[in-house]
Amino acid sequence: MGVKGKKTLPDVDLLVKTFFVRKKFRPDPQGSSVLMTFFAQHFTHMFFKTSYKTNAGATWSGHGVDVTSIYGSNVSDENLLRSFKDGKLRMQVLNNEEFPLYAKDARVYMMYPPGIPESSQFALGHPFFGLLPGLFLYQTIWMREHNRVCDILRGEHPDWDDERLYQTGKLIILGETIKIVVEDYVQHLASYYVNVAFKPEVLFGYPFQYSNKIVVEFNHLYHWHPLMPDSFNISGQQVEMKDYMFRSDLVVKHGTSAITDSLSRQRAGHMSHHNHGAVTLHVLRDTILHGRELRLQPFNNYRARFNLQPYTTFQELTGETKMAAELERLYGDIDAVEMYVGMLLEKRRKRALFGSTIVDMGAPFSVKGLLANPICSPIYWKPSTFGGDVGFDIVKTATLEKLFCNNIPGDCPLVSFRVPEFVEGDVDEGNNFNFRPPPRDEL
Ligand code: HEM
Repeated sequence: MGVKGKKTLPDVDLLVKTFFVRKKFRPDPQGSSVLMTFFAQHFTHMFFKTSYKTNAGATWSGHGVDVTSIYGSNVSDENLLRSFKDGKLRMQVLNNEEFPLYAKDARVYMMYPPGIPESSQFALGHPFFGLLPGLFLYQTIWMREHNRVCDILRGEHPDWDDERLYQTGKLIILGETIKIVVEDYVQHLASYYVNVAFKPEVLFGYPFQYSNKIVVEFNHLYHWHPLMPDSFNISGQQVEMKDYMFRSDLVVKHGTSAITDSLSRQRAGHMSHHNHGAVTLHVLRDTILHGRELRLQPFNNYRARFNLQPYTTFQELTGETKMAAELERLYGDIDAVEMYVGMLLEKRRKRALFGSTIVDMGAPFSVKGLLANPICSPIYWKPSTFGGDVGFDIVKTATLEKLFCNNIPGDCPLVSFRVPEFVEGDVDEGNNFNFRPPPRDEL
């Protein structure tokens, strides 16, 4: 910065207004569902934890996949969520289903704005997770899974005490998380024709550091707020964002089955320009400003650092001419475009949710973070870590669908990171992002 382009960076509000405000919802051309969106948010908030009050570069993260988003980020919070019986977490029955406790009954630190009724305030693993019912859904399902696993472990080891059951159950949940992230979530994001497999053994015998760091660039590139729609489908009824926020009680009222099914059938937004809904515009603005405060390198420098060809023209970056001309007017030089701005304006890579920079910068951070977890190391990747073959098998066979189906009463709903009606190319990206009519033989 300061070497190429204009002497001052573009006004942030002008950038937001020109390139990012959503005028019309632009659906994800890869058919991602909102169940996937909430998975992304729930999973990544266990390690993206900026201490905004300290500064935009400070973090309270443990720098890896540590399931703190489920159990709480310190022993004191964990203890408040534990029952101290049979290794299980404390749950309550509401509307014939098990849910986390109300915040008033397990006083972990939660961030609820004033005026939220007690019946919508729950005690969750992350202070922010009361924000959206989709996050509450994941928290509920994972807590039920922990307790289900503890029952299995107790059957295998009747002599084990609460502490041993709890800690082993937690390790199994950690293993299941990584398995599901690799084989369901990364598989979905990558859209590879081949199946991605979670096999820690492939690294055994090679020098590899089983430790991880979450860098701030990874955090910024994961600001995927355009994935969020403006309203949410609940069994066919649309609930506006403003009536959905801080409404965990909607999951209790409609039930985990109906909410899971509805989120699986609703299309997420395209992670791109002109697609930030009203409630996340301020986050976008902050992200750009934080990038400046931290003096992040320009977009093209990151491309070079990650062995990608830097763009030579604005048109090459955006794949069109209108925004390219605007960008050129504001930045003056392609090498001056900021990292996050460039990522959102970059043309989409074929069969991908994003442009190539998010994919090629994000993938190595993700793979390292997942495989460098201590449970993947030769010392821990064995049955005894997970309470024997039965526990190890739960980890090795975990899937997103099983996670939900094993923990939702009655028939299993649709559990999918992709909406069922998706067909390749069903969004007309060249024409205002309208859905294309189905091919004639399907009419
Ligand atoms: C309507 C939905 C959402 C709202 C209202 C929301 C709101 C926020 C807010 C208020 C912050 C703190 C930013 C700041 O203070 O500057 C934040 C941070 C963040 N959000 Fe979202 N968010 C939403 C959805 C998502 C989704 C779907 C993702 C995808 C993964 C995501 C990823 C992130 C990340 C990575 C951070 C940084 C967290 C940290 O470092 O502490 N958000 N979001």
